[in-house]
Amino acid sequence: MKLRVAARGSKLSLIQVKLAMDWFRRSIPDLDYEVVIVKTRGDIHQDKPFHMIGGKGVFEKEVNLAVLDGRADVAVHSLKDVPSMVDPRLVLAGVPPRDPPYDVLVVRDGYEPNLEALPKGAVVGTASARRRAAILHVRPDLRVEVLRGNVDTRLRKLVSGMYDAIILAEAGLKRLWDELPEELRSSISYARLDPRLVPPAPAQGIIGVYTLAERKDLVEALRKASDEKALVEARAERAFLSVFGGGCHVPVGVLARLEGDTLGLIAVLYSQDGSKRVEVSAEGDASNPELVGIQAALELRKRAVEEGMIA
Ligand SMILES: NCc1[nH]cc(CCC(=O)O)c1CC(=O)O
Repeated sequence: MKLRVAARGSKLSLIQVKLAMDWFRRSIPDLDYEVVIVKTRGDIHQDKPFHMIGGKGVFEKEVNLAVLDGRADVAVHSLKDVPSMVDPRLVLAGVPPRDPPYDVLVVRDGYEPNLEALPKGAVVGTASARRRAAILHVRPDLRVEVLRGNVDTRLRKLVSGMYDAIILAEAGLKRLWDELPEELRSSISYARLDPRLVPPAPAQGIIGVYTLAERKDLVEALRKASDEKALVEARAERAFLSVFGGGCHVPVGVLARLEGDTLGLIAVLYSQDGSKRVEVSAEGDASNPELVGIQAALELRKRAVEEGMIA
């Protein structure tokens, strides 16, 4: 079986294609592939704010289009960048095992990768409302400044001194690590952030492979070859996202963990400035992950209204 795989041309995206295809090849031995690079408007206008190029999800829509119009058989995404609603002709068919779902604090030489230890007024780069509110919650004195671009671009901006620290997904950093120049690697250090303090974005660390629902054989082959745990966690977190709402300007995060047959989930919402925080948790059966995500979303809405955080 030869698949045409649509993906963005960024280094991280191409590494993710290889990771996903190497995984699926373990149970689909005759799997072969070629990459169809989709140059999205988001990649071309890297320094423009999201809303000027069509909002969050702009990258993913254009990559999915390649599948919809027959240029490719599947699309490979960082699942956390895929909006909760995708074209109904597409399905999430394949999911390799999840990489660490956590965020990390990355610092340049001379700093300790520890939120508490950053000097007063240190400059922290992130473009995410979730990450911004979470760190302001514990360190309201920090100066959070906008940081965009691919992961390697962000690291370069850190090392150049524009920021003292930045926040990234551990999964992206880990996948890219071996490709980074040694001088970049040796001038940074990083440490994991507590997910109850900085809750991950829905499906962070998970790679998602989408295809046309009507291609039953392909859907079934990818489903069978998928990592069950990652798929269950993805379904719970994405159900949470679709009910609670999200997007890059809502300071909310969620993390589901499947242990045995028990699916546990926590979700955290911050006010924009980080001064208020509400947390809910839910637990349920792995056989119905959506239920756990939806329950948590409804509960978090209720709590947020009680706290005067949303109307
Ligand atoms: N928003 C960009 C993005 N999309 C996916 C990842 C990392 C890989 C992943 O979480 O699966 C990143 C980088 C980051 O947020 O630091």
